[in-house]
Amino acid sequence: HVTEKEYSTLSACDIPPRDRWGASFTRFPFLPRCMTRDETLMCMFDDVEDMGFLHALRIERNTLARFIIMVKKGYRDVPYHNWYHAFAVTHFCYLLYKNLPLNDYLTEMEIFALFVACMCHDLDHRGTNNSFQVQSQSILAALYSSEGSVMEQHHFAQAMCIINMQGSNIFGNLSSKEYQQVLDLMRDIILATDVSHHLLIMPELETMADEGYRGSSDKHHNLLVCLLMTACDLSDQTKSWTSTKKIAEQIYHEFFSQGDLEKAMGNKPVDMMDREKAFIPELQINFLEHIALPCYR
Ligand SMILES: Cc1nc2ccc(C(=O)NCC(C)C)cc2n2c(-c3cc(OC(C)(C)C)ccc3Cl)nnc12
Ligand SMILES: [Mg+2]
Ligand SMILES: [Zn+2]
Repeated sequence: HVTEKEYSTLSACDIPPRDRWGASFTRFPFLPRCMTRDETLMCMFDDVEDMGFLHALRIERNTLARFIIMVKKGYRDVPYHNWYHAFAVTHFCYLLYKNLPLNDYLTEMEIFALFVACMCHDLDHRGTNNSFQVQSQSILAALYSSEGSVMEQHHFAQAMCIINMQGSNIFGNLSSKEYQQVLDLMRDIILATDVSHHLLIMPELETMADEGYRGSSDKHHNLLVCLLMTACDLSDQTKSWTSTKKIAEQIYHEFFSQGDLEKAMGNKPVDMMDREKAFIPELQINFLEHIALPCYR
């Protein structure tokens, strides 16, 4: 639940968003991770307001406030996949909206679903990946391993829990058709954050990039929102070197902790998760070369 104190800090301020954070706030070099935890809540609120979603989707301010606070509570204190990751990813989505003509390519509903999916896409992450769920026979694997994308199905389920909570359903004033549409979009987008899904669609993304985007194609709309989701998920790699390096350290802190757990369970971790074997510079060059750069290119 949301305490009155939490909620009042969020909806009290009445400075117009543009003036609160300064001009750099809407530019790609902006570092969302330099904000305090309280500021992230207000910033997230301002992003939604500035994109005009409060009016367009008839969202009541206090419903949005409670939704943002519940989403923040839904993240665990793990080295990388914590609230600050969700915040940084979501702010980059706002930057895409402010700096690119997204409306020329996507519907209002797709852009909003992408933004909310960014907020929720790693909810309740435990700092371990899908293969660890199956290996360790976790509860989540028991629930979801038959369909694959174990963690991503859980992130989506957690988002639905928050949406179905009294007072935080930001989709509450949508028509039943729009409601179903936005939930379907969120599910597709959150499931698309599984690395193996991204690897699967990379050839199709390249073909779409070569042939040119067709706004009349539902497939192209789907591919584009998945690509933009990945661009947001990896956006720490687009910032200053100091910030980028610090985030890579957080990621390997998580990876190596998983590797330690796997060794303790008598299983051999992959090199990237084995602190005895991983050579981070080489791993990072490979990741940037084969995943991050193609995405932004
Ligand atoms: C700086 C940085 N290095 C990384 C190095 C390796 C890997 C990794 O998973 N390698 C194994 C694969 C290729 C079989 C991920 C890395 N990574 C991510 C990330 C991205 C994710 O999914 C999308 C966005 C769809 C790619 C999911 C989880 C994570 Cl942690 N975010 N930043 C990073
Ligand atoms: Mg994820
Ligand atoms: Zn993520």
